[in-house]
Amino acid sequence: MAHLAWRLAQRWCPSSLQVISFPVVQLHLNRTAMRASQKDFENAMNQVKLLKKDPGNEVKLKLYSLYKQATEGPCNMPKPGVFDLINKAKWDAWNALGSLPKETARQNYVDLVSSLSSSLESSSQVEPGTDRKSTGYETLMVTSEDGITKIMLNRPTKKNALNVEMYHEIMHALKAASKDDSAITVLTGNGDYYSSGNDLTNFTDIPPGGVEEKAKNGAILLREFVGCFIDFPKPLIAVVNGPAVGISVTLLGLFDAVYASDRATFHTPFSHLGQSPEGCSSYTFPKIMSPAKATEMLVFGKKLTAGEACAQGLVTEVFPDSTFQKEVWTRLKAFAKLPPNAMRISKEIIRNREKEKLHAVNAEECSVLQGRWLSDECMNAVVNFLSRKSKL
Ligand SMILES: CCCCCCCCCCC/C=C/C(=O)SCCNC(=O)CCNC(=O)[C@H](O)C(C)(C)COP(=O)(O)OP(=O)(O)OC[C@H]1O[C@@H](n2cnc3c(N)ncnc32)[C@H](O)[C@@H]1OP(=O)(O)O
Repeated sequence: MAHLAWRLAQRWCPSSLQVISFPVVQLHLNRTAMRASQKDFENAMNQVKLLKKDPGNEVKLKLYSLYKQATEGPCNMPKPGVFDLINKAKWDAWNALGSLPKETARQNYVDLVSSLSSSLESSSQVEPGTDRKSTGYETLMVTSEDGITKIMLNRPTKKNALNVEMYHEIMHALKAASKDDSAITVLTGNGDYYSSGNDLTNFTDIPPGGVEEKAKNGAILLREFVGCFIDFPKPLIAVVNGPAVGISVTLLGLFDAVYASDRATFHTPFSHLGQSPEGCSSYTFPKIMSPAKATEMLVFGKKLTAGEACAQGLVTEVFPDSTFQKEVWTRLKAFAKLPPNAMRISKEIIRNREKEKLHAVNAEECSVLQGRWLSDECMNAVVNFLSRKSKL
């Protein structure tokens, strides 16, 4: 399935362009004259359609705004409403160009396309093999060996952000792992991040029922998703290979052990995003680290290093990044040789008396969050990220 951002970008591309074939090299020659002709401009528009790789939202907004400025001049559209996320991001980008002359916008557009044509054709953003589908999953790599089922988040170019498909696939993989013959289950990330949390583009695909329906469905999905972690019957281990954000952090309170690279950080910027805690963290974090420390993380968005998270009890042990994988997997393979039924029963006795409480907490958190998703605070934060005005 094509990624949403790319689909959005295609919507942003001007639709009435003529297709004129024009070699890239000629664009480079024309750039030296520093005055793009109408023909250069049309060829650049055509070149955009031929790009093989998604250039990213920021670039796509830039292309859109320069195109509009070059063809229509300064922004002349009424400002879209705050819930109209896509049009608002486009409006912001165009409006930001102010009174830039049409000719300059045209030149900038041609230059930008020219630079994209050369950089995106020659460099691959994806590490070799990282897009490999191991078991029919689009967003995960799931393997089972040595008594360990490993569920690896596999959107490294998006810092393993959780899109809706990934939420569903993780639930599916957990259900399968709970029934397979492995002794333990591991969640980890591919690439430099463990996970950047909820994919903020999840907020953009508004159904006919509007944002209220979207928020309601989001809350149902989240409740079911977190429920799978609460009910998971075997030892569940997080191998936190790099920075973790949002829901990928809060869920750690439901894991049985958390091993982290010293490169990992733990960040829950819910207030910054106009949101509120989930993953049962409003209950597990105060118990794990004290109410005040939990408040620093969940309310004030304090980012912890791996060492700090270990000192607070959220992380079980920290390893130097250089030996992280080797040390952790040696240890996990030894754990996986222990009698599986004994491990399962011991987990049950540690966790079961809390289960009902955790499900109740989960339901309450999802209901509160459903309301937050409809707030201006949340909408503005999402728009700011999508239009690249802010990052964590
Ligand atoms: C009503 C709707 C309901 C929907 C369904 C909801 C389901 C349950 C929701 C559960 C609630 C969860 C809450 C959270 O998890 S809150 C945390 C959300 N995460 C963030 O705010 C992180 C945002 N990302 C960043 O700030 C930075 O990307 C980051 C610091 C993580 C990395 O910065 P860096 O400069 O190193 O890298 P880039 O920004 O260039 O990132 C590379 C590409 O990856 C894309 N990316 C990264 N993270 C996300 C993300 N969380 N959402 C969407 N996209 C993400 C980034 O855009 C880059 O993409 P491009 O190359 O295309 O530009």
